[in-house]
Amino acid sequence: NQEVIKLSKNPANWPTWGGNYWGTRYSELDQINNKNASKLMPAWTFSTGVLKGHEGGPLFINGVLYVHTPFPNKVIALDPKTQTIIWQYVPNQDADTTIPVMCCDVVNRGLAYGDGKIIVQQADTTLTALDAKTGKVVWQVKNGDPKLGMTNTNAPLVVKDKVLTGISGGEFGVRGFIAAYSLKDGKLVWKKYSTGPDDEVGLDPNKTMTWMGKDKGLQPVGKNSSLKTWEGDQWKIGGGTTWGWYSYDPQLNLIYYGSGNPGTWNPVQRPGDNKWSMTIWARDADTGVAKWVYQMTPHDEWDYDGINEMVLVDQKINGKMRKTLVHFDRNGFAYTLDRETGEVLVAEKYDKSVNWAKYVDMKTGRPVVDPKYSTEENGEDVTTEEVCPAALGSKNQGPVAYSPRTGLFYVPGNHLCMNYEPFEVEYTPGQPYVGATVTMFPAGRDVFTGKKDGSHNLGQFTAWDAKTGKIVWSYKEPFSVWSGVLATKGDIVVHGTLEGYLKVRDAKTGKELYKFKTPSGIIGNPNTWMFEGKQYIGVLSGLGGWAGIGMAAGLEGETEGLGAVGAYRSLEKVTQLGGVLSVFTLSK
Ligand SMILES: O=C(O)c1cc(C(=O)O)c2c(n1)C(=O)C(=O)c1cc(C(=O)O)[nH]c1-2
Repeated sequence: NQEVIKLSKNPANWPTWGGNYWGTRYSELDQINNKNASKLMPAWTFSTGVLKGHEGGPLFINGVLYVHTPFPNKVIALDPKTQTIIWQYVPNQDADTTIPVMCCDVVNRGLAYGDGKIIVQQADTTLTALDAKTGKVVWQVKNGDPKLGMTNTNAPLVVKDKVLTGISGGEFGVRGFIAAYSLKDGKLVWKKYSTGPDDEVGLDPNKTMTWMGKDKGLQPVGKNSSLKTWEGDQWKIGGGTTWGWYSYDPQLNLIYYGSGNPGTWNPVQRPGDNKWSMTIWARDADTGVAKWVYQMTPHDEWDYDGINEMVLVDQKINGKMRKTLVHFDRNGFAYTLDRETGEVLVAEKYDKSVNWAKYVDMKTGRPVVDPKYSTEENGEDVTTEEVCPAALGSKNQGPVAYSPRTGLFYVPGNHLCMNYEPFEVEYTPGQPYVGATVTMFPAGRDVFTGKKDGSHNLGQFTAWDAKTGKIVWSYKEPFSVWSGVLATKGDIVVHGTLEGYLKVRDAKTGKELYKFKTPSGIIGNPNTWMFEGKQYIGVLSGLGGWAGIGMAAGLEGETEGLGAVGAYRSLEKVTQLGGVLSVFTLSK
C-alpha cells in the first residue's frame, strides 16, 4: 500500500505493528538516545478502561494516536496535544460465545491502517474497518465462527488494496488459514489454509519450493504435500493457526508469516509430519499462492507454534549480501533464510538450554530430535520430564527489534522447561482439543552453555547475530519478557517486563539506562513517534496473555492455564491487572 510505505518513510509515524512492512521495529528517531535516556520521564498516561492483557502497541499516524484494547476490543483515537479522545469505537461482541474459546487470555495485538481506514480484528472474528477521521464503521466481515472454536487476537496488515488476517483456535482443532479481504469493501479476495488439498492450501506442486537440506537443496513440494502427512481426515482439525504477525516485502510482493501447532498436543494421535503446521510461509500478495514453505518442527510434540514474527532485512552472509528473513521460533532455534527462495542459511539455538532437538541437520533440513525428550516416543499417559523450552517457547508473541546500526536482533525471551504428559482426546466442535497436561518451571540453565547453574530466572533479554547464529550478550530477567522490543537510531533498545517495568537499554551493551514501573505488567510493544518536535515512546501495560493468565482469568491450579499458573504464581507479589497507556519523553 503506497500510503503505508509513505507513512513509514517519515519516522514521526508508527503506522504498522512493526513500524514498517519489514517488521524491524526500528525507528530513525534519535532525539532520545543512549546518552540522554536516563533523563526520560512519563509525559502522560491514559487508562483504557479495560483490564486483562494489553498486547500490541499504539499506532501514530499523521499526528493522531490510535489505541486498542483486549476484549471488548475498543479502539480509541487520541489527540496527543490535549490527550483527549477524538473518537471511540466499542464493538458489541458476545462474551459468552467468544471468551471461553480464547486459549490464552482475551488479548488483541493491535490495529492496521491504510487508505484512511483503521482496521481492528475483533475477538469474535469480525474484521472491522473504521473511518480513521470519525471512527464510523465503513465495513465489517465475519472471518470465522466462535462456535467452532475460532477467535482472533492478531493484528491485521494492510498490503496494497487488501487486509490480511489470520485465525486463532489451535487448541480447539481449528484448521488455520490466512485470508485477504478487500480494503475498499471487505469482500474476501483469497483464503489459503495451512493444511489440506493443494488448491485450498495455495500450493503449486511444481512451483512452490521447500528447502530439503544442503544435499537436495530447494525442491518443489510435489502433489498433496499436506494430505500425505496426515492420517485420514485429521488435516480438517489439524491446527496450523495463524495468530502471529505478518510482514511484507513490496519489492518481491511476498507476504511472510508462520503457522502454529498441529491439532491436538498429543502427538501419538496424529502420525506424520502434519504439514504445513509449524511452517514459515512466503505467499504472493495478489494470489495467496505460496512461493516457498519451510516446516521448522515436523510432527510437533511440544506445542512449539511457529507463528512468531518474520523480520525482513538484508545482511551479508559468508561475504555475500542476501535478502534474508530472520525468525526466532518458539522451538528455541533462530532461523536465517533467503527470503526470495526459502533456503535456510542459519539455524542455531538462541538459548542453549534448548534440548528437544540436538541441532538442525543442515544436510537434511530437519531437526534431530533427542529421543529422551520425545513425548511421542515416551507415549501417552507418560510424563516426559525437563523438556526445554517449555510449551510457551524460548520466545512467545512479543516481537523482536533489529538495528541496522549494530546489525543485531534484540530478543525478548522465556527461560523455562516443562514436564509434558500427552493423553488421548476426542474432537468435539468448539471444545478444547488439547490432549496434554503440562507443568512449567525455571530452566535453571545457562543460556550460553545450556549447563545447569541453579538460576531461577524465567526470562532473558538477548542480542543475537543472525549472520552467524551467535548470542552477543544476554541479560537475565526475573520473569519472561513477554513484551515486544523497539530499537532506534539513538542506539537504545526498549522493552517491558511482566512486573511492569519499561526498560531502556544501550543497544551495544544491553546495559540498563532507564526503568520506570508502569501500573501493570507489560506484554505490549513499546512504539515511538515524533509530535511537535519531541520524540515520545508509548507502551500499553496490562498484565495477561498466556504468562499472565493466572491473574487475568482468576485461575489457581498448578496445571491450569495450560501450565502457566504454577510457573508465574509469584507475579501476584509484584503487580496487578491494569490497562494503561504510558507515554515517555525527555525531561526539559
Ligand atoms: O493455536 C492457537 O490458535 C493459539 C492462539 C493464541 C492466541 O490467539 O492468542 C495463542 C496460542 N495459540 C499459543 O500457543 C500461545 O502460546 C499464546 C500466547 C498468547 C498470548 O497472547 O500470550 N496467545 C497464544
